[in-house]
Amino acid sequence: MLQAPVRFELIKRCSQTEARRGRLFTPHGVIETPVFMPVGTQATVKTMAPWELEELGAGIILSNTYHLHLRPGEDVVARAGGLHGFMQWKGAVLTDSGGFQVFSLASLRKITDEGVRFRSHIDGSPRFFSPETVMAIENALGADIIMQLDECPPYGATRSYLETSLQRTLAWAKRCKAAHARPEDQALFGIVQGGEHLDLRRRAVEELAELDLPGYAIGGLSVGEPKPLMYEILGHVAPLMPRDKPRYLMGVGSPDDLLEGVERGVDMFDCVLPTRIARNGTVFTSAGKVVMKHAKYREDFGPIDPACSCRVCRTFSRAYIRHLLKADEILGVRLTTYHNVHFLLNLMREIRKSIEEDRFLAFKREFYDRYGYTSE
Ligand SMILES: CNc1nc2cc3c(=O)[nH]c(N)nc3c(CCN)c2[nH]1
Ligand SMILES: [Zn+2]
Repeated sequence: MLQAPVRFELIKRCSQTEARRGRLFTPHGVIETPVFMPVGTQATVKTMAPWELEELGAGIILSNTYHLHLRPGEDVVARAGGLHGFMQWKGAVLTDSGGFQVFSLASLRKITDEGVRFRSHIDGSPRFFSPETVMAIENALGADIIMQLDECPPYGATRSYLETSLQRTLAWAKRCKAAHARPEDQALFGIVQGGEHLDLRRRAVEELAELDLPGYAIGGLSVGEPKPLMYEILGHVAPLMPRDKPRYLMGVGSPDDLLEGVERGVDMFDCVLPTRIARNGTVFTSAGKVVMKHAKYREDFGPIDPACSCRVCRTFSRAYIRHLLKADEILGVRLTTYHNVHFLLNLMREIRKSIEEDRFLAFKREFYDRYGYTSE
């Protein structure tokens, strides 16, 4: 059996919840879990240089197969030394497989058991993703963790649609495993689908577990469903997943989602939220979100967050950052992004520490009291 490229080690379990503290050994470093993964869709976490991500302690970032296949093309990235060489990023990388992006970005999509036909959102050129073509792209991009091609059904899909879609995604998982050319240095993760039907989710977990993959994701969530429903599904599905393998909740999330996900046994998260809201001037703070362009910060010479230790909060005032944002100065969104990424990475550090000291629930309550439990 090939030495798995990614190995997961459970360090400590919370005595009151499903929360767990782990360690993910990858070819590009050890990732402490639970972990938040900043999203770098087009081989860059928008506005941030790799050394800034490094100084913030980011261990792993995401990139997207769909986008990089369309531009610049996986052949260019491969010749640059894969994503790590192209981006000059020393940490780990995870690539999503493109299924989700095809449905959120491409046009004229047609999905069959064979794969999904679509037209590029950039130039309208006809494209085709199948488990085999996606594995070839992800093998060329060279990420440490690669996702199977899956279908993320829309929220509210009928049960019969969900059943058909799940069968397809499970068949695609097997085809991805068979087509994966670099299992010795790229870990293929399966994706659990099934909507809000726990019997379908259970079937997905059982069939994927038989493939003995190095890790598993929970897909099909954070697609518009009410948060309580997401949390309920999570509460049932995460504990069903192999205990000794990492559990990755795709596309999540805001501070409260991270806490609720950790409580239910999730180890890995990714979300565009911190970088996306930063670009329109909204920042996370320990007392809740702050809209920096608001007039009330015009002469506020304090930091974004007095409780934040990041370099932005130690250097600049809200008044200055508000001015930059109002004046459309690029430094403005760089500073809000830097702070927001620090905020989530720091939250995960505090969560990991609270699990180590077996006081996760107390930490969560303290965080909500200051943050004000609000939906994101
Ligand atoms: C923002 N909400 C969200 N839900 C997702 C579900 C899937 C999902 O079910 N499958 C895949 N492959 N990706 C997903 C993503 C993209 C994660 N970067 C999701 N994002
Ligand atoms: Zn800060």
